[in-house]
Amino acid sequence: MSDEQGLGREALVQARRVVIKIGSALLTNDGRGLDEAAIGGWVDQVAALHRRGIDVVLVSSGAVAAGMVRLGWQVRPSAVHELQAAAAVGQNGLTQCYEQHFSRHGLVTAQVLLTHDDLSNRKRYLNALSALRTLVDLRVVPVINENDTVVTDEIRFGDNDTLGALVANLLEADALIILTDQEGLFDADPRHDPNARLISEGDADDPALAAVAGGGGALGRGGMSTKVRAATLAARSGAVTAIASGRQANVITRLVDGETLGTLLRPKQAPMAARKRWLAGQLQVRGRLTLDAGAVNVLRGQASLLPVGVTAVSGSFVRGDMVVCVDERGEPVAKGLVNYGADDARQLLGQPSHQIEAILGYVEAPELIHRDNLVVL
Ligand SMILES: Nc1ncnc2c1ncn2[C@@H]1O[C@H](COP(=O)(O)OP(=O)(O)O)[C@@H](O)[C@H]1O
Ligand SMILES: N[C@@H](CCC(=O)OP(=O)(O)O)C(=O)O
Repeated sequence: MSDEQGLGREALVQARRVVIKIGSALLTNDGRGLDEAAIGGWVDQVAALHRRGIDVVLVSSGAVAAGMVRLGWQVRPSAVHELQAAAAVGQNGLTQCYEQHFSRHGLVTAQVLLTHDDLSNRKRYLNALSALRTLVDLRVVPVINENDTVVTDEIRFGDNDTLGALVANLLEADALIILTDQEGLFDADPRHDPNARLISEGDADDPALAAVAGGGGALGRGGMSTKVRAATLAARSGAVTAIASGRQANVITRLVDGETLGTLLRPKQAPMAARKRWLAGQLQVRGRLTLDAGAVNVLRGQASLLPVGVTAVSGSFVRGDMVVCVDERGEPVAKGLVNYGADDARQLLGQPSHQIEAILGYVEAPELIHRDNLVVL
């Protein structure tokens, strides 16, 4: 497949890493507490994917809605401090519920609460990335939600669709599956228009789709408009997005088996090209590493950059910043997110990785730039 061709449903079949977002409208059965039986059903499907060797990361809403029920509140509050309180109460039940169901399959879960800042601040971005990557490598199922208790208005994601897309970018997932209370994206809001028709497939950044996507119900908030926007964001790193009803039997396993269900929103570019462009376009370059000839060759062979191959460091950068790697003549070779700040990197010049702890007193990672965070130019 060429870089410019869109990816269709086969992208779901081939997916090795999937982010699944489950919305409030669905999880809470229209406000009647957490729908634990339904959660059990999705967990069974996630476990089935896991057994096939697919990495699954869940983004689950429901904390505010579950907390409202526990607190006896009928109406979703608008005051941030009340939303925070409800989320703190509800997140407990949500975590317990997932943990219980996953343990039936012998699977371990991890609760990960993120804020927008965690993904926009470079250092925290890299921290979130390495923690999540480690969890996934350990075959743990991360269950992510927004950290509602500490966020304030201006740093809220505002909806978990966006969070799902940012996590798909972060982990370079192949697919984002958004489960909601409708069969997919319709050409008008089916709650208000009985003649609305399901859109089976489209391009993630087609403005016509954004135009038909409306707002959400009382429990969820983003509606279809944030789902279509999430698909656009996910497409930046090459992920395909499926929007489908979580109430359809075996919806997750059927989607990854390639069945035509829900709405599929394709990225324009094949994943590798999109991911590289996304990473390269992310940030301003904050520093420069000069590599010896051996390190240049290793990088071109898609390996990580170790301190031993670096001969000079310039600029002032912190862990998580983008740096450019140049060869001995100063020609750019690669760009990547660096694991150590400039001062530490200077101390590590030419050193073997097993010396890092003796030199710095700690080890963040054995490599200066991990190959997953590296784009060869
Ligand atoms: N074009 C559309 N197609 C389908 N649903 C739509 C559309 N426009 C708006 N909606 C609304 O979006 C809602 C789903 O979004 P939301 O309530 O935020 O759920 P969730 O909690 O799953 O994110 C649907 O119930 C529907 O009323
Ligand atoms: N973090 C919030 C989720 C916000 C929300 O409702 O999102 P969504 O399900 O996308 O409409 C919660 O757990 O209640």
